[in-house]
Amino acid sequence: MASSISMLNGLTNHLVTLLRPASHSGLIQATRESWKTLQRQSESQLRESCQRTRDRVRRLGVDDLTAKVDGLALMAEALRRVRGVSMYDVQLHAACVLAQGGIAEMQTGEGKTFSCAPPAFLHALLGRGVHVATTNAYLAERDHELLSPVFRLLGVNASLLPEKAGNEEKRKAYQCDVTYGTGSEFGFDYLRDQLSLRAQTQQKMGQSLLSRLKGDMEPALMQRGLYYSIIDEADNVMLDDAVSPLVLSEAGQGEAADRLVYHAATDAVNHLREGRDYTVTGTKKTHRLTEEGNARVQVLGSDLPVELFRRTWMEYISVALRASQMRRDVDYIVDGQNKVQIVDGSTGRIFEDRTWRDGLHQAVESKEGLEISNEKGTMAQITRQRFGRLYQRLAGTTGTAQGCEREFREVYRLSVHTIPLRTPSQREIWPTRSFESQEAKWAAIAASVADLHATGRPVLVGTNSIRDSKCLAALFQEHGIEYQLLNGIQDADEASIVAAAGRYGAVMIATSLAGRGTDIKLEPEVRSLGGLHVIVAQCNESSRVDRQLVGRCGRQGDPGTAQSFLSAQDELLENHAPWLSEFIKRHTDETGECTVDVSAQIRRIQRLVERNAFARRAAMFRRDVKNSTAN
Ligand SMILES: Nc1ncnc2c1ncn2[C@@H]1O[C@H](COP(=O)(O)OP(=O)(O)OP(=O)(O)O)[C@@H](O)[C@H]1O
Repeated sequence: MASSISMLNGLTNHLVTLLRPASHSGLIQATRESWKTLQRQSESQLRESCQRTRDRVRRLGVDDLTAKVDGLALMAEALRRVRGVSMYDVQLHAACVLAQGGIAEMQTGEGKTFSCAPPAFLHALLGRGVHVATTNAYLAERDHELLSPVFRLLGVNASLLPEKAGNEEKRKAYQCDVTYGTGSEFGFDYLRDQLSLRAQTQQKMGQSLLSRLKGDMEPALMQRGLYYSIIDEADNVMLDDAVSPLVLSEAGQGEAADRLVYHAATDAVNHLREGRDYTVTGTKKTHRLTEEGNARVQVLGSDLPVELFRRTWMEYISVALRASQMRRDVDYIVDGQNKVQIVDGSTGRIFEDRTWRDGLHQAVESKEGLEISNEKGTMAQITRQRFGRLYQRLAGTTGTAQGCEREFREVYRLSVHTIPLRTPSQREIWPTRSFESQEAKWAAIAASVADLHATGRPVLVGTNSIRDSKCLAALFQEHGIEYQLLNGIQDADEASIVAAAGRYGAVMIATSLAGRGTDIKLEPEVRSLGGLHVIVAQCNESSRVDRQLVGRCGRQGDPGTAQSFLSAQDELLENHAPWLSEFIKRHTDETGECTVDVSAQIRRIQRLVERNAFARRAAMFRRDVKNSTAN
């Protein structure tokens, strides 16, 4: 037994010297050789190899080449034994990039989930805790369930970070070698720990000293520090979500004392007319009251008891105007308990427990005729960019990093490495179809789904709002097409709906919920029919959202097709390119379909919008860094 282990070490050392695996290809080759040796080992020999690698990592660090090669190979072998998968070279390549801290861009469906495991294992050997973050709780739970038995074989424990749990339960999760969770939750727990620390330092020195002398423990923090994090769906977690900071609010109980003022402001805004009383400008839809509008709202607010006001009357008017533009079932929903819940624009998920700030949430409640909740106060906040940079080593993977290289480099100090495709893709992209109106577009989508459905091919239709998903669902019902709906407001189990989406004859309508990270498995007979067909029911502001949705088909060399549908009334065009809307309307046939291919223009508009979004995120990050150094 001992000879096999020392043989492993001897061989790896030799290979490391021979191959000088500074390059990824050298490292992949050395990992493969080490892995071959491990395949001959018994379970107890494997455990001994683990112990040797652990010792080496603790002595020489994770960047020692022999430790790295053996660490990655051990996980590859555990995956083979527990999950029956043999890691491909492209996955080992991604694992090498992640191990040294970088962004591995690996096409959708190429197997990023398994690629994250070897670098997580290698860093876990140091005993300082590894965080594997992803975009939502469903994916975190799925990955934890899939990989924790694999880690266990190698003597490493993995946990799932519970979202609605007490500090003790969370602390236990962080005590494990590897912790799976959502990117946001890791950040919120960091803020919670910062609050505990702040409270601790605010205690009078004498009091603290006395407590220590008495042997009282200081309040324990949940996290063990921020050592190494691998972020799956990195562009979503690190870029899209980074448009808003992580904010920890104190709970506001009961009804707001200034509810009458909110109601009055909603009433006042209902009396205003766009153009006469206010104008709406820019893509961010900023409202500006005209002189006439200003005079009108001043009169409407003059009778209110001044002691009720928490802010000026004009500020109440301003949030009421913004609330009037927010869309139910797009920007928010009203749930079964008559609560306003925010919808995450980029994933279609419902943000439970989150509220808009500065009175906007209350203004939306007033607009919907609901009870006005008490405003929550901000206790701590941090931008996701600054939080990410607090990790000693950060790595990420995604299928859609292209176009974001500069942001990853400048904000997170990470370079993007493109991993080649394992086998040529069989995915076919059909020409984009554009229409003069939403109605014409919906009708064409329904007709296309009906045709494909008749052949038995499964179809996934991705919309970008709950409202659109409901609208399509109603249309499918009219056409007698059986469908599954996945839009975040139904109670059905997400995993089982997704699992059924690749079956013969399945039709699924989903918001961006199913557009990222979800693995749709095909039934064998579906392959010969051409695989899954994906319909992108509008062009999103970010082309990455479209690409992720398209990436649900044609995975792992499977056949698959995808097609985008857009209308002159889509938000992207109305907000950013009204000239293109007009162009489409002028070039339609009798069915309302545009006869000119506008996909190149769409791509250009998306690039422009993405550049503007980057500029906004960069400005927010700079402000946060400035404030944090000033404090
Ligand atoms: N080495 C392998 N051998 C066999 N099957 C594999 C291997 N690696 C991954 N797979 C399978 O390929 C499919 C896609 O994997 P996975 O969901 O990890 O891809 P992904 O790159 O994360 O996709 P996305 O970009 O959509 O998140 C899964 O069904 C997975 O089980």
